Amino acid sequence: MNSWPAIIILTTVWGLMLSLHAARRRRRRLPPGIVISYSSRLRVGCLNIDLIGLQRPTITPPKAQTMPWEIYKKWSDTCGAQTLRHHALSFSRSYISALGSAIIHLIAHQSDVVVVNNLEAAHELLEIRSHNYSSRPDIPMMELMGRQDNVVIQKYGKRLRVARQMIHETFSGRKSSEWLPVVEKECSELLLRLLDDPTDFRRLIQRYVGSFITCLTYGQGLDVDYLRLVDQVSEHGSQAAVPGRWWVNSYPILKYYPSWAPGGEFQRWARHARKAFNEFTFTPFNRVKQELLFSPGTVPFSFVQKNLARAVEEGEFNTENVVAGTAASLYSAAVDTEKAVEEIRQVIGTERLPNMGDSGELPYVEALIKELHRYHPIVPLLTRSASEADQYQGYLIPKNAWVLVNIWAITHNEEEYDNPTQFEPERFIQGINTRSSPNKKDPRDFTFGIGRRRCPGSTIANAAIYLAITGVLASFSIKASDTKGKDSLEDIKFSGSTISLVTSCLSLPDQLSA
Ligand code: HEM
Repeated sequence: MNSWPAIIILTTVWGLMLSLHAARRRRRRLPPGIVISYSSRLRVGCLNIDLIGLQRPTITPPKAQTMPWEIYKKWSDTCGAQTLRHHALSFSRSYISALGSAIIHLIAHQSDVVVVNNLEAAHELLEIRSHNYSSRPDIPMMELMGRQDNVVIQKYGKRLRVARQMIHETFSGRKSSEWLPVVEKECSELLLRLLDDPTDFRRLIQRYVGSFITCLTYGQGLDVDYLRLVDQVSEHGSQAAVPGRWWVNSYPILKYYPSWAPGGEFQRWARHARKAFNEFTFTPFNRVKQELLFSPGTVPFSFVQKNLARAVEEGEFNTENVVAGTAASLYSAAVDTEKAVEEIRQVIGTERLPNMGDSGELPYVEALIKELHRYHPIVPLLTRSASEADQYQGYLIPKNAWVLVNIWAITHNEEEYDNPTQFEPERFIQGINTRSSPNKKDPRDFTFGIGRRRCPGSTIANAAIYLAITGVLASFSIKASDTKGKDSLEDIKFSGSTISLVTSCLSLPDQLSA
């Protein structure tokens, strides 16, 4: 049988498909990037990345673990298109369309991911075009756990605006006479507890943050049962956010998968987490509600007291669950981030604090705090989603793309901060070294976020950090452990999660001494 007609038809169809595909690519003009598929390991230049979880890359060499934000910066500016193209070619669905760029594009787990690597692009998208970049991506597991109303992960809309307004009105700098005494009191407690047992400083600092945030939210500190619940709920939150861990996050249809069917364990786990989360949200909330009903004049200041009383006064009873949900968001939003700052502070403090203590100059404290935020932003990647398809510098940002703003790349931009990998508070003090300038951008302008979703707790966070640092400096000297040798910033390890904490450091001080 003559097979030529079949071959000609096949070749024509194949050719047509290829040119259609190429035309689609050209039309889309996505930013430079690569397509990432499941279960693959990809080599890009020196990077050897485990792609099952974008957040868990490894690198060989150097020996240290490289974080995703570092890799994205490298993709954007160090590894040129040549390197990317070379490796991308061996990868069937990969492509690259232009030289290094402020924004790069990846496809991971079937989703478009656009990473924004410089301040100019971040400013343009998150501030000037904030109407399109103020939402967050869907995380179906959070919904299964009943956390869809958490302020941090909520889509942009009326409910979120009401919640942010409540936080802002309660905790703005203007209202500091209401909330500052609570933080000051908790800080004095911290110093007293540290005097009692300086060796336990890490747990005590965590307790400081947990305690002042619970007092500010519900008017009462942590009790043992609630502390246990808080630990449980935090752990569930971290588990839910592990990238690539839950199929339901990549295939939302699985939300409807029955819990009794094979593979339905995730539904049972989510149900258990939901129960703990409801208890965490409503136990303290209902207590304040009861107090307001039975003895309204005596209830101490708190976020719930203030906003619930106002809702009742104004007859807006349907805002009650916004108050409850927003209150529950404050703990997780505040504690993890603050804990990280404190941990970093302790680590860095083994090198720097004795100098500071000697000088006792407040501009140095200010510079130290700026440098802590710059050296390792606690939220290295802001997570947003594009509500509609958009164009940036001729590139398409697809609708619903995850938009990750690489804050770490911004705080490590060599043009703004010389030697960005060095910890140098002096860079923010004029005259201390030749490269310093008081005009260097304050990293807190972006480490607390950019645009409409910027952290509403930044005023409190800054006050709490400042009080704790100056309080500890004034009362203690911090020394590195003799046995562990010289301090080295290279020893510090950070976690690769959304909120990046210090995970280990060989040269952590053994203790504080009064
Ligand atoms: C050093 C401490 C802190 C840092 C570095 C920090 C940083 C951040 C960042 C980067 C975001 C995301 C912003 C964005 O997407 O643009 C955020 C959101 C948020 N933070 Fe903070 N935060 C800190 C402490 C606090 C505290 C103490 C509170 C509560 C009193 C708080 C409450 C929140 C809330 C509710 C959100 C969600 C806002 C939204 O999505 O609209 N944070 N924070």
